Amino acid sequence: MDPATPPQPFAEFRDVTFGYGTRTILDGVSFTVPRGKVTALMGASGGGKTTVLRLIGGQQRAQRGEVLFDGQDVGKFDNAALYLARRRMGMLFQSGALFTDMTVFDNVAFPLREHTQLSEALVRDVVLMKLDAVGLRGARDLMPSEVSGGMARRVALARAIALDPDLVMYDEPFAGLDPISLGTAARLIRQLNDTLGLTSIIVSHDLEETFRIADHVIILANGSIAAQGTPAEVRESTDPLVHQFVNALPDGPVRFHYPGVSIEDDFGNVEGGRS
Ligand SMILES: Nc1ncnc2c1ncn2[C@@H]1O[C@H](COP(=O)(O)OP(=O)(O)OP(=O)(O)O)[C@@H](O)[C@H]1O
Repeated sequence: MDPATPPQPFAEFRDVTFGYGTRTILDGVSFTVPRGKVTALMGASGGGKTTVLRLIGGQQRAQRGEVLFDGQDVGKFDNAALYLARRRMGMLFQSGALFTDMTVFDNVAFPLREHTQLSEALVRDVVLMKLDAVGLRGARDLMPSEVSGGMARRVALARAIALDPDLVMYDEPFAGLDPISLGTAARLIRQLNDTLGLTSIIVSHDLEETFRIADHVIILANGSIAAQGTPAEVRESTDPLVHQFVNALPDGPVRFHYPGVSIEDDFGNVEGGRS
């Protein structure tokens, strides 16, 4: 390949429209997920970030436009193609808790035993390698109830990479973690991306930590892309909505007050305004 030609994006949305029922969630959205990079998908709650992951995973299909996974339109996949594509994706959902009745080892072994014909000796080697990558080889025999929240997240991470995926999607990987565990998880996501040659997508509300490790940031708002670029480019965006978001301002295009009747209608005209 010509070194001047940027590699094909690993995933791409081309003019994608999607809604649940009559409610449009994504309205003509286009963006790229660069190959080999960490992409952060951010935006206000309910903006459709998890829906984007579900469209890439083929759990939902676009109503218009194309969702490309490694150059192929996920919307056109039959079940066999979808199965193969999903084998190339690791997913770590906030709710994707560990199986509580299995050891750490068996949790990581689970996808290998389900989806491969590997012998138990090979399963053991792969599990220990994955646990080593997240620093928990020594915790293999513990039960989930015996590990901290941060460790449990790392076990889930080892499980997400058990099948050597090309793409790992993290939905709120930092939720509920203390600052030290959060920093560890973030660095680990970055490090695994680089050492294993992955492409990573992180949905997160933790702006500082996410901007620190991301190469590419996409901000979704009101069904559209409000900004995309490097963390520095997004920080400098003059779009009022992006400005409100990256500076965590309570009021801006996204209103603090839920729409309703005016304050005068509720309380009458009070001298001196709101007080
Ligand atoms: N299966 C579904 N059926 C109907 N509506 C849904 C479904 N899943 C999600 N929604 C709605 O679609 C909107 C987008 O949801 P989504 O979970 O993608 O947003 P999000 O940006 O990930 O939100 P958050 O940051 O709060 O997790 C929300 O208003 C949600 O209530």
